[in-house]
Amino acid sequence: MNEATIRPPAAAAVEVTGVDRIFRSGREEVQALRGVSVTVAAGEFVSLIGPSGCGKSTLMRLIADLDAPSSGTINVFGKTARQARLDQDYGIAFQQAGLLPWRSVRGNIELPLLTHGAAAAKRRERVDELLAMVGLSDFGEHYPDQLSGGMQQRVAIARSLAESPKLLLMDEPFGALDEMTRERMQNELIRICAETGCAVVFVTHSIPEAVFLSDRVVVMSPRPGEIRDVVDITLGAAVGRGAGLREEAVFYDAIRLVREALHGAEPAAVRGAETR
Ligand SMILES: Nc1ncnc2c1ncn2[C@@H]1O[C@H](COP(=O)(O)OP(=O)(O)OP(=O)(O)O)[C@@H](O)[C@H]1O
Repeated sequence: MNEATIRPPAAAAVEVTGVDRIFRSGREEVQALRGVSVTVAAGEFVSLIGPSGCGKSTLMRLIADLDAPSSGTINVFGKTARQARLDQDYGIAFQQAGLLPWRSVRGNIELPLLTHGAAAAKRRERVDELLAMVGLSDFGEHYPDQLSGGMQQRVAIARSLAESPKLLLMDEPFGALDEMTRERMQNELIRICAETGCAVVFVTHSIPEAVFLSDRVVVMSPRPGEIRDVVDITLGAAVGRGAGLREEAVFYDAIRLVREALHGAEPAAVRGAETR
């Protein structure tokens, strides 16, 4: 083989290997995660689902370098989690919107663009685009405390998308939204991912939401959180990922697979689902 044709494989967006996280306070110990390994390929959409307290947010915080594992390693695009955070390699939209109260909606959304030195005209144009996308065009000059929880969440989502990142870390980003807005945002997210090829790690409590959005759904066990199953969401060539998917039989089949995995019905191999 010609040397020029040998290329190293593209780094995975996220690579979590053998991660434990034990919280200690005094003599109390809480093992939140045990032996978690999961890889998210570049451009792949992976959801984490599992019972309350199983460690989904803990895992997200570790990937975002907001916390450190007790053991195991985490790489983001082949870098340490810390380096990836310093390089701002991803957008984050977490449960709490985390907006800066002293900046307007516009000022919050443009923050990542500002840190990367985008010119004023370019920032204005991009923020207008993002405001329209999340349905907040009339609220650019408002301040976070003048908005509802759902609206604040949409501002946080717009901010996470500002730089069209190659990776989005989203922890229940749509939890506070009404059903109609939630579906619209899901459709938008699918469109954005298709357009930009970004990978997403997405925490949700909703099985239909996980199935609608994901290439794979990682099912976690109750605490200590372990990976119980990984369900491939294969839709078949005839069915595209888009708003119409919610009406398709394959959508309901996939929901059943994830539900069974969550409740531990039958061995994964029987259902053709992947177990890691
Ligand atoms: N800083 C901390 N100190 C001590 N225990 C913690 C800390 N953070 C999380 N935990 C514990 O770790 C476990 C996992 O919490 P985590 O928030 O990751 O769960 P989750 O799956 O995201 O839950 P939910 O679905 O309810 O949001 C819980 O038992 C929680 O109490």
